[in-house]
Amino acid sequence: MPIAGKATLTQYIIEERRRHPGATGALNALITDVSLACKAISRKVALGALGDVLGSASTQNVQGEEQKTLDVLSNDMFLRANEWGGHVAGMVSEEMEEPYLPPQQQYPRGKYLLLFDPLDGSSNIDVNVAVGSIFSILRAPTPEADAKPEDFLQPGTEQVGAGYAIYGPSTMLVLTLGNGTHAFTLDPQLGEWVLSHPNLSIPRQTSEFAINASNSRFWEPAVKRYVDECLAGKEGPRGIDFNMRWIASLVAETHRILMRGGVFMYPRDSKESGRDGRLRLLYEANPISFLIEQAGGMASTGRRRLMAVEPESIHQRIGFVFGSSDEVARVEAYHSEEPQDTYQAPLFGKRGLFATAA
Ligand SMILES: O=P(O)(O)OC[C@H]1O[C@](O)(COP(=O)(O)O)[C@@H](O)[C@@H]1O
Ligand SMILES: [Mg+2]
Ligand SMILES: [Mg+2]
Repeated sequence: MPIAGKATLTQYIIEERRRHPGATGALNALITDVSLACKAISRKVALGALGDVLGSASTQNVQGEEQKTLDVLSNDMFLRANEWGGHVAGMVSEEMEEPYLPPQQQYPRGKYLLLFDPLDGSSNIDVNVAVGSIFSILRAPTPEADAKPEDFLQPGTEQVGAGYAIYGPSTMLVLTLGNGTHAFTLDPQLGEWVLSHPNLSIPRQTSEFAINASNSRFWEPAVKRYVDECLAGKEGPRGIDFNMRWIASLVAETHRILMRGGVFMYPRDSKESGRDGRLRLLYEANPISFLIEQAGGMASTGRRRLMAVEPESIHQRIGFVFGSSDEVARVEAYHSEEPQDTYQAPLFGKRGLFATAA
């Protein structure tokens, strides 16, 4: 029975499957498993201090970042919810150095690869700001066999599905299977995801941008030019006033842009040696790009389509600019106008390994 005339997630994915007569139902089952993990994480996040889950786990992930207790718990929930169904040939997580292969004796191998950031924006957990989980689904090159690390190195254009859950005032799941971007709100009483925002559409134009301005001294000239012009407002070359937001939670920023437009930038910069951006290509930038493009927006490295990038390693980072298409195109245009040699690769930058005293 539809709830208040709206479809549930289960009904939506069954309808989607009808469009693919050869489909076995494995993708639907995988999405159900992912959405179960998200429900479980949502319960933990909602309990906050009462759930004894805040604070640090006193460990570091592969990227040298401090792991929060909830990072570790959420990772475990994703692994447990998605291994038993037998729909994955392997998983990649922000919190694990190597791909995870479910124990062979217990669980069969499936035909999909699941890549995820189990808890995004974790610096916000202790201050009770919206956090989320992000996931990307690829086809396993060798179905029903152990996934190899290189199997995960597919460009974003190969994704069959992507989405995120946001744990905010309400819990929502935002999903694309390549046929539009749709948002489902969790009815906590029924435990059902209800299709509350079908066919999201990002306006082409916006006057709202999001960037961590504390990094401005490390930006490339094109990014600096773009932001300076926004800040100049009505009196500047753009002739309009801009608003600015920075939540420091990629999922929350994406959600705002899907709901009302805007542009988000975490560009390549020269802040840290050997780091080509802050966000991770395979389980942050690619799935968000798929959702944004399916909602009519643009997602870019700052220079070119992000989903066309051929990945080199599973935890690779990348510059990321996405949102309302007119603004993203403008950032790309500013980069293309720059002489090629203006970018100081982090290795040789002011704070880089081989920095020279100026
Ligand atoms: O600390 P900064 O520079 O504001 O960066 C914030 C960014 O880092 C992230 O928190 C990275 O994600 P994780 O919390 O999963 O490591 C993004 O959600 C957010 O956009
Ligand atoms: Mg993240
Ligand atoms: Mg994370």
